Amino acid sequence: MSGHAAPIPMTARRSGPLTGSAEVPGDKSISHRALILGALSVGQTVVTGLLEGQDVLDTASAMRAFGAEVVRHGAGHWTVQGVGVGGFAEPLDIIDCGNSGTGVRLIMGCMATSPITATFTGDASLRKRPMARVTDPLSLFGTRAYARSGGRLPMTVVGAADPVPVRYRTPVPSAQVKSAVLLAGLNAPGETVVIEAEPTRDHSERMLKGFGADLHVEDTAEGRVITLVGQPELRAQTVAVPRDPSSAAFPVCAALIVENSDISVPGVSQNLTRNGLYTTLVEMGADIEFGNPREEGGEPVADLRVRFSALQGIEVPAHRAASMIDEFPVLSVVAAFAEGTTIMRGVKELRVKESDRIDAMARGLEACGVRIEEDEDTLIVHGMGPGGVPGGATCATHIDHRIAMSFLVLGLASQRPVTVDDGSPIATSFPAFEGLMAALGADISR
Ligand SMILES: O=C(O)C1=C[C@@H](OP(=O)(O)O)[C@@H](O)[C@H](O)C1
Ligand SMILES: C=C(OP(=O)(O)O)C(=O)O
Repeated sequence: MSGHAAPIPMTARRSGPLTGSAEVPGDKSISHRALILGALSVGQTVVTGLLEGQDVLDTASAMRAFGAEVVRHGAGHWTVQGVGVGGFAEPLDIIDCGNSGTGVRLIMGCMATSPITATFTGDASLRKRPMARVTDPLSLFGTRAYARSGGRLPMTVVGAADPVPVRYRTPVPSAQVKSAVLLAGLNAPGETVVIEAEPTRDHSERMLKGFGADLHVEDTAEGRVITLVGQPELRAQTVAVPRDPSSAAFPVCAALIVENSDISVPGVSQNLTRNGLYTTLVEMGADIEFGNPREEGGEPVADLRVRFSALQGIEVPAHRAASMIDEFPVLSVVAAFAEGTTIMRGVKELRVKESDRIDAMARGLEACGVRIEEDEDTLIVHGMGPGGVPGGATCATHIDHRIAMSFLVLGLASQRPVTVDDGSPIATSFPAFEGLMAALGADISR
């Protein structure tokens, strides 16, 4: 939803150790895709563990607007009666994707090769984000887009009546761009090919295969080559959504920096295209056990046990950035409590998320007494050691859930409390955040 409710300031304070079990919600990326692929399938898809954050609820509303029957039966339990590839109806009203880049970009992709027109908008954050990265490749299929200047929302997309398949090399490492092209390719005859220099999250590929698409992936000298044969009949599936490693990052990082903490976080996805934060934390000296590795919902998962740890700053290589792109804000908080310097390279995509996350983290960390350095593509945090961060500031969150949660995690371990000016965006990805953190013993108040 694009209307932004009244801001909700929130304050985090030091408390005793964090203990207990943190059952984080379903994966946001997989939840969007379960609804979208369900809508593009023939038959009834059943989803369990769906993330009921606002981003995903907005995608559910959009799928209804395109003609799918999307029904909630209970917590996380949803069904989608699909219309099949090429079966989308023209929406009668504007599609409002709220705060969600994933929602709007994937939905543009899946309507782009149908002979229908749709107008998209979003909240003040989404209306600032670049959409040409998606509409440029979609134009190769024959799709037309009429945007506000700078390729911003609101935007009207006119689907190609007679689409041609596309071969496209993504110019930025982005699973959203890759996925938009693959979803558009579903309704184009022949082979659509996407080449990505650096692999990004692969949920679309895994799930498209699971729904019966003819798709194969090859790692070559020019990068990862994904080939999809258009106009399949996708078949409805049962999707058990695994828990979100990006949401798990908040209790995990809090436990690492709040003295004497010891928590467990069960069933967290360990997909290699998503687990860069966990690799990085272990390299920093984090005490994390990865127990009971298994497969759930087509994804590798493990039960995590996380204890307060003495951490060392490290250099995070640029090639790892895509596998932890949403976790850099909270990593920069953890880095402030490490000994020594943490250098995060290859992070310029953070500048076009819900906010400019390099700038938002840099300004807030400075306000909390942490020394940082930044350039266009790099963030450097000078660690102050366990207990060494002064805090005592109010940090601006810029309608960005991850910035809000990151500074609240910081306030749980800093010398003085930390306030965020607006915690309401947390509901886009992690509505249970406050309750879950309180159950671990965290002191976060409104
Ligand atoms: O495809 C997805 O589900 C996502 C891809 C990433 O964005 P980019 O593709 O823009 O990097 C990520 O930041 C976002 O939270 C979810
Ligand atoms: C970048 C994010 O999401 P989106 O691009 O879907 O808005 C995020 O959840 O951190």
